[in-house]
Amino acid sequence: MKFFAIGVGQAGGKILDKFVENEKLRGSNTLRTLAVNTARTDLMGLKHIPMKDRILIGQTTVKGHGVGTDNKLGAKVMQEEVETILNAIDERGTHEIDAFLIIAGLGGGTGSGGAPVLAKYLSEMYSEPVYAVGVLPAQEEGKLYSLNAARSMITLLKYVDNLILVDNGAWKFEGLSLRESFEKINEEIVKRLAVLARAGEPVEEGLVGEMVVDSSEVINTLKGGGISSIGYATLAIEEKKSGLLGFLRKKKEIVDEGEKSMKIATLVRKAALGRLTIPCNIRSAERALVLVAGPPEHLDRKGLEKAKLWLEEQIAGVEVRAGDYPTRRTKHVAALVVLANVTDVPRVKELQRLAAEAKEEVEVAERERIEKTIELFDEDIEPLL
Ligand SMILES: Nc1nc2c(ncn2[C@@H]2O[C@H](COP(=O)(O)OP(=O)(O)OP(=O)(O)O)[C@@H](O)[C@H]2O)c(=O)[nH]1
Repeated sequence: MKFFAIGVGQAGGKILDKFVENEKLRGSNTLRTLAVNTARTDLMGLKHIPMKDRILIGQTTVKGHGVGTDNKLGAKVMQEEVETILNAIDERGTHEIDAFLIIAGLGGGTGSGGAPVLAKYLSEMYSEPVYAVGVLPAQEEGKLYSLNAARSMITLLKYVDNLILVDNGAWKFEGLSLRESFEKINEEIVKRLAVLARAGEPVEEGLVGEMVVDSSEVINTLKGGGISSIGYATLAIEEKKSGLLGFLRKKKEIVDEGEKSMKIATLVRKAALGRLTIPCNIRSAERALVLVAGPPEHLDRKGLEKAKLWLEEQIAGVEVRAGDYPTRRTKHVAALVVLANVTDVPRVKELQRLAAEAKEEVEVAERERIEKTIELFDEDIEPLL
């Protein structure tokens, strides 16, 4: 799956930077990238995205200092300079890409306001699907972040083919503050995106995928313009022993074929029922996609088929696609489960409620401020001008 990935704002840029690092380590160079921001320092802080792929917007308005959590300003700046970004995309070429992937934090200003504007233009101009990875603010970040995220989400859903959500609140690591958790959360997001990017990618020389998932199957899973959540689980692989112990283990492995298939099925189940990028009711998913990646001798077709049947029973719809990706560049077997177009997502509902409250409070405060300022100057004095 060849993505043209665009990170907007600080969170978007940092997640994309990690994604680029990860792909480099894998020796893959299929990812095309752009980091877009209104804050110069955020762009300078990136380590892996090439300098030529970093675009500073809004220089005349905010002078490289960011939009200060004002997502209406973020949207305005993007609207004014979207041509620059579209030209940059055009220069890099889109003929080989399978989809656009916009990554942004939805609680701030630049990403929250800019991502929907960019999604609108990309969806109008290109036939490739446009996906967004939207990071939701944690509750502790306050009502302004909730209002921003709610507004951004509702706008994004008008234009994207799918919105993959990640809830910072659900992912805060124990013993760490939210800020301290960012690095780890970003790693978790990238692990999932990296497996998704393997779909349809040619396998390493000498390896054959038993059940290949093509990029068109990812596209068919994600179509429809809904919200998706991703589950992920890994299993560490025991090192191979040589000598007599190795021989005995090899014999045991042959007997344990059934166990292998059970392991894969259990791993997929763990991914679907464990921590999702955004907690949701699995039974409300319209479709699902399972991807298992790992060394070929640890992959198992029967296990995958078993997992697929199980998942069909769990979700609301009947479409479950499943496949594997053999690779020797890992000491783990990883299972990815994409729950597509989920409709029972409590955090999204809660964000709407908090946003409505915040909107009401802002309006009341503004009315009171106007009335009280008028009262403050109610003596009959003429202004100078
Ligand atoms: N997961 C994750 N979330 C982040 C990270 N950095 C910021 N956030 C979240 O993203 C939201 C703020 O968005 P930012 O990306 O920092 O803001 P921005 O889009 O650059 O907009 P401005 O700073 O207002 O110009 C908050 O909800 C943060 O919790 C990160 O590295 N990882």
